[in-house]
Amino acid sequence: MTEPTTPVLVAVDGPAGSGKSSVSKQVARRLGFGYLDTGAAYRALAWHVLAHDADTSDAASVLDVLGDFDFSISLDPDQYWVRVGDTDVTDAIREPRVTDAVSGVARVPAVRHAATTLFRSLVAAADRPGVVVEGRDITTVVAPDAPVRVLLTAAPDIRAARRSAELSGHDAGAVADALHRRDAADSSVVDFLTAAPGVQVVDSSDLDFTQTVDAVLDVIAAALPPQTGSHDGR
Ligand SMILES: Nc1ncnc2c1ncn2[C@@H]1O[C@H](COP(=O)(O)OP(=O)(O)OP(=O)(O)O)[C@@H](O)[C@H]1O
Ligand SMILES: Nc1ccn([C@@H]2O[C@H](COP(=O)(O)O)[C@@H](O)[C@H]2O)c(=O)n1
Repeated sequence: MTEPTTPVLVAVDGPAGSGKSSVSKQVARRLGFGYLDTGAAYRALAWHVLAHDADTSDAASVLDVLGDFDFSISLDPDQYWVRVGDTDVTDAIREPRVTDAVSGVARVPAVRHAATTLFRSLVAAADRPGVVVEGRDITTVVAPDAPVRVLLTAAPDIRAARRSAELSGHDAGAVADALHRRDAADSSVVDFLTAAPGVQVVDSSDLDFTQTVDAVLDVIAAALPPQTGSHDGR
């Protein structure tokens, strides 16, 4: 009988719109790994605080509702969902009102501590050979000892243009302002704009989506033994 092994953790950080979610999800598919969207947990908590009509910028109000925050998330990159209690919030947590509020809840130290513990336990319980975990502090706080750590970047104007292309009907300038405002708020709490020692930078400014996925897979292939995962070679 073989002992169950701890899943390999691939840590991916980066600023808003750098491609963390889309690229990490595709990398996970290609390797047969799980995919953990840590931003979804902070977004779901912001949604939960708003559902209580509480103030997301007030730490005491956030902590008041943290006690009954019943969060669950799928690690299957092909069946992605996020729930709070019985409510599916997969789409709701992407609404601008949640995006605008999320940095407020993410700056509360007790929230970050609880989130870090949750992320580590989700990875440990995953039924896959590895998990691609993406966020802002994965390479530095959640999994500083991960065998693969990547900072995924792209020039600010390119990230804003990609986000704007997703949000048809929204003013491009306002979308860019919101994205840069969120980066400024978030980077005052954790540094995801510069690579920590040992973290590999993948700059996708001049890469298309497929090239970016391949660049991350190359970093993983260089760091992990070849039998890890089921890289389909596409
Ligand atoms: N290399 C690339 N070339 C072109 N478009 C890309 C590339 N990488 C990602 N994209 C697109 O950019 C957009 C933003 O990507 P994504 O949502 O994955 O970013 P993110 O870093 O997870 O953002 P956020 O932190 O705001 O959730 C998506 O439409 C995605 O398809
Ligand atoms: N490790 C993380 C991940 C996310 N955050 C906060 O959540 C927000 C939403 O993240 P997305 O990746 O879904 O855009 C983000 O703006 C941060 O406030 C975090 O603090 N740490």
